[in-house]
Amino acid sequence: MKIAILGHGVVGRGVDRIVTERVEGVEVSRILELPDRLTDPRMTSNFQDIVDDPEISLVVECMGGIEPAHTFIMDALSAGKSVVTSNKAVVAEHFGEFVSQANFSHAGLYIEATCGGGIPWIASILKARRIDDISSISGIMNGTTNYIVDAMVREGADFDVVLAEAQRLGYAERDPSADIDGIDVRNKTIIASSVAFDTTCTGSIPVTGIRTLTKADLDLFESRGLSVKLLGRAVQGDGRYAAAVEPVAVPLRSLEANVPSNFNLCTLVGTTVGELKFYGQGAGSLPTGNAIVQDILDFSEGRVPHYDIDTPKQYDPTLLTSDYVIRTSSYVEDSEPYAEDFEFVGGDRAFLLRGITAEKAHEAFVNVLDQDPSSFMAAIARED
Ligand SMILES: NC(=O)C1=CN([C@@H]2O[C@H](COP(=O)(O)OP(=O)(O)OC[C@H]3O[C@@H](n4cnc5c(N)ncnc54)[C@H](OP(=O)(O)O)[C@@H]3O)[C@@H](O)[C@H]2O)C=CC1
Ligand SMILES: N[C@@H](CC=O)C(=O)O
Repeated sequence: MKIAILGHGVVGRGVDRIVTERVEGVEVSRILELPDRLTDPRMTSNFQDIVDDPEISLVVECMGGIEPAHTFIMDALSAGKSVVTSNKAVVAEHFGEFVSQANFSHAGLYIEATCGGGIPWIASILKARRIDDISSISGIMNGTTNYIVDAMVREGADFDVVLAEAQRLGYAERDPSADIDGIDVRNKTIIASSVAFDTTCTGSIPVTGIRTLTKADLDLFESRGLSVKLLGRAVQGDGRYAAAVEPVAVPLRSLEANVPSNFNLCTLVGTTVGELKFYGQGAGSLPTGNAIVQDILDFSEGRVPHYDIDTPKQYDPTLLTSDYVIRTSSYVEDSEPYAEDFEFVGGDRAFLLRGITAEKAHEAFVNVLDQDPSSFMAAIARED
């Protein structure tokens, strides 16, 4: 079987290596790269060479970005070629369009590598859905930010230094603000919850990242038995759903608090299975390459994933409420003190907002950031 890879970067090279070294019967016959990067005889900078090649039945997109990835995926599907992609940004924005075109063309759309790196997270959601309704999905779904927080907690490392290391290791997005501002987790949360809830989830959800997290914030939460993790969360019930991405203060003894390095931990709750957790490397060349090669093998064995994402469901932010802590030098309306005994450098104080939606918390935090751009906010996880 001949396949093409679009983009020979961190992920594309991982796929090429795994296929070449470990998979018989699959050949990477063409690679799309930019004109100044044609370093291998299989490479072309003309996508038409790939889409017009009748021997290529599967296109693996790992260029990233929205365009031209969106156009290339649509063109490949329209030409009856199946597509595997690791590009969560383009899938989060165009999931419904890709699914319709894939169904129309009798082609397969494979998206395992868009969420959770090497973890079979989408496959597990699809499997759980065969029996159960899924009431929630949540988790640590970004390797870069987990790597940063883990190094800050364990070594007191400086945010910018660890971010640079995550970039060097190939974990971070091309623009790492997508990681630290929560956009990457938003994309993964939209994709995973759309698959879990049988609907096309909206992209307009509250998103707060960890850009302003400091060691003092981590120390404050640790003194109260908590650690901070960037979580994507989505819940549904009675034809409605809500989702949010935000730093969450989780109990130190929880599994989430103990996830190290670039690892992810994804959780679903199903009607009969209850809580299920999936753990593994969430970023990196070979773990992500592995997820893509699993998709390639599914395609070669005739397994085509089926996504039901057409059920109309209403977005209802009241389904997702928490207590929130905001650390700032500014004033937070309708709040109470959280940590009068804790001394922050620069006279910051920590305020508690009780039982509000993620949407309201995000609104309050945006106002606070206007006054003090170094402010930080985290939800406090409910103890089960
Ligand atoms: N890195 C990771 O751990 C993971 C990444 N992903 C996703 O996988 C995708 C790829 O990520 P990653 O490999 O890290 O990114 P890289 O930037 O390392 O690789 C992208 C490659 O695609 C090439 N490229 C970009 N645009 C074009 C184009 N128009 N035509 C031809 N080639 C192009 C780039 O060339 P050039 O460098 O010259 O611009 C580069 O070689 C992204 O969507 C990312 O979100 C998903 C899971 C994990
Ligand atoms: N930048 C992403 C890459 C994988 O999706 C991450 O750090 O998780």
